[in-house]
Amino acid sequence: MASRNDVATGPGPDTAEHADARIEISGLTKRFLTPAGEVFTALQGVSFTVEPGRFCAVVGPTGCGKSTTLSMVSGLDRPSEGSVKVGGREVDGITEGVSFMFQTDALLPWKTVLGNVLMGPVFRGTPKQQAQASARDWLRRVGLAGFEDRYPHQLSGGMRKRVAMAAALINEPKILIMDEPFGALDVQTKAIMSTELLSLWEQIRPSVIFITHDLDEAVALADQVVVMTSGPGSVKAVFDIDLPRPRGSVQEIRFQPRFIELQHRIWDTLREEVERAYALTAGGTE
Ligand SMILES: Nc1ncnc2c1ncn2[C@@H]1O[C@H](COP(=O)(O)OP(=O)(O)OP(=O)(O)O)[C@@H](O)[C@H]1O
Repeated sequence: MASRNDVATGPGPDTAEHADARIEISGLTKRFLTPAGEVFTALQGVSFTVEPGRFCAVVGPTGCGKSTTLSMVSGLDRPSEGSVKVGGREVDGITEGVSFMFQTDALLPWKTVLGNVLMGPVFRGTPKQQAQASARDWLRRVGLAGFEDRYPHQLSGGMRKRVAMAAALINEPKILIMDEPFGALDVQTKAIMSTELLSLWEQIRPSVIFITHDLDEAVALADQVVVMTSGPGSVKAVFDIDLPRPRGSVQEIRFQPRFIELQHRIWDTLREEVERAYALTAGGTE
């Protein structure tokens, strides 16, 4: 059986071997009880599928339920109705083979860079020496060779993201869940990190769900962009992004005529929802 490093580089290697990385979200509805005891519907009937090895970006107005959707894909929370299936099996707890990256760094401040990156393999029972070699290799891949002994507070924001990326990818996850991972970075660092993410993703090809508020970032990275409605969140449209891969520099893709065309089409769909959400939170009427 091929290792995950042998995965083909074309989009969506949809073979039986990779079927365990298919994410099927069907009729997902989530209700919360507010502190006042009222039922609040955050998500209503969300359905979309991420085929194995595909990169799916989710965009939508603030508060539409993007993070809530992710918490159910990862098994951290349970749906009120509907289901999430990974590889055909309903998610009912923390899912094996899933790695995460969030806007805030999930690095342990008391561990070195190397210590942070090798935690995943050690946790999964890899012998320490092997885990260290693998962590050093991943730190080299993310451009941090020579920084193994630093602590997170001694790194820049971009470098901490690189450590987080190495820590997420060293596990060679079948699914990578990312919630605005580069949201706190300056524009230039964000573009560099996005390009690096794409090139690393192309080596491992996990199925990705990537939440962002940045539509340019969504189009530049993804094979499909899911547009959500304002709350309660549902799927308004799914766009296929047919820009060729490998995409190369995220900065340069933005000048391609096809990129601009797709960006405009998706923004036409998204704008109405963003305006509606803004009107609601600003106390206006629909
Ligand atoms: N545990 C909870 N209890 C009550 N309401 C919640 C809870 N978690 C989330 N919500 C509500 O559900 C809605 C969706 O929240 P969520 O964080 O998923 O949105 P989002 O699209 O990720 O937002 P943003 O883009 O601002 O990060 C919000 O109105 C939020 O207040």
